[in-house]
Amino acid sequence: MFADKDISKFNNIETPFYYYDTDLLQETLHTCATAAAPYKFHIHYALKANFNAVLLNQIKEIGFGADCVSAGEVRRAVEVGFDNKKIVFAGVGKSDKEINEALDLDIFCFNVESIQELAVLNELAGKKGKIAQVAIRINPNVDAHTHHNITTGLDENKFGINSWDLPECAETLNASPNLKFIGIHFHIGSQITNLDVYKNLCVRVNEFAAWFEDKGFSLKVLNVGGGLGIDYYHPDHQIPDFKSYFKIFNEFLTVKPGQEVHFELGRALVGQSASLITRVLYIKNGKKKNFVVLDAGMTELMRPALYQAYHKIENLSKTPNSKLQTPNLIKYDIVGPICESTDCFGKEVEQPESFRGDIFAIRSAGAYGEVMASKYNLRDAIRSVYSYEI
Ligand SMILES: Cc1ncc(COP(=O)(O)O)c(C=O)c1O
Ligand SMILES: N[C@@H](CCCC[NH3+])C(=O)O
Repeated sequence: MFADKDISKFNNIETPFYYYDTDLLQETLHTCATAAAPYKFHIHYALKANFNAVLLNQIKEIGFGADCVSAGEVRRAVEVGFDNKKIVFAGVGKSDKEINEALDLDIFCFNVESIQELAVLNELAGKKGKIAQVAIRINPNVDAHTHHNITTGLDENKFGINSWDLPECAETLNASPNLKFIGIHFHIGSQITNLDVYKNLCVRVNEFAAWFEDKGFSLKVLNVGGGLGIDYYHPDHQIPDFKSYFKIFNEFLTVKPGQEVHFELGRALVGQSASLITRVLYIKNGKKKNFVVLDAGMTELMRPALYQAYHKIENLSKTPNSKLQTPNLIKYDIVGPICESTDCFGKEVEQPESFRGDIFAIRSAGAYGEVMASKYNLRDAIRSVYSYEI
């Protein structure tokens, strides 16, 4: 990301900001599309990972659809120009207002997460004289082997319809004239790095598909969600292994003629394409600890504070790229300016001796970074800079 860049240009830009490498994003999207093509898999980009319009434009151009989790995201996808027939809307708590808006925008499919939601959607679609296409999000009770805060497919999670409720769900579908049942949907969690987990998911999807087919339903769509992780420890030149990922679904999923397999990838597509660029405000050398105080904090990148998530931290002013060489390595707690003790990007992180004014990069921040920023402490809105601008 920074290898062939004159990062001294960052010195003249007000920090903090997200720096997006749009070439890397393009390469990642292309690699994903090429890996999915032989199987004719359909890719929907999960906007929740990042709804920055510059990125969305690139993603739309490659032909992917959009996976949305609020009416705001559906609206954003439509505004950016995603084909509304490629927009899906999931979410455990869709409000009536949101459902109505998505009905008006004639999206491809509602991924429905409860039996009550089916009834509400049927009623609201009926009032508009519309037929809403639905997929049932099923909780498959498959362990994603990821951080417990970002696991979504276990019995204790709030997402999806549980297997023991499927008979009632089938009855409700049969009694809902304003719904067209087109498929089943799953999403077991995020930042999944053990691909074997997806084999287990495929086994469950096959079982659920057989169950619905036995009941006389035909399924056009098998939506297996997203969750493919990225390597936060090696952010350079790391495009996720889309080939191996799709190969698993090709091998383990039973796909009938005419059926479509849909994916909802977020992090894997955008995660490595951004860094949070921030400047050292102060160095505090204590008896027990040395602190680097940055001008970015948990308000700009919440993941470390929220999930104890690891992001690689680099002092760009001291990389081989820079004229300055400081071999002296020191362990720092790298903290932000926010009035919270959890406002910390990393503890005891070894860095070259750092000084006020040094530029730091917090890597792999393209997914769940800018979009999770907050105004806490009445912070300024975070800015974005794109590789084609500098
Ligand atoms: C329903 C659904 N689909 C897709 C995604 C995208 O996940 P990821 O960014 O891990 O690929 C999420 C987020 O976890 C989700 O909840
Ligand atoms: N926001 C999470 C991922 C949640 C994915 C959406 N269910 C993260 O930063 O890793």
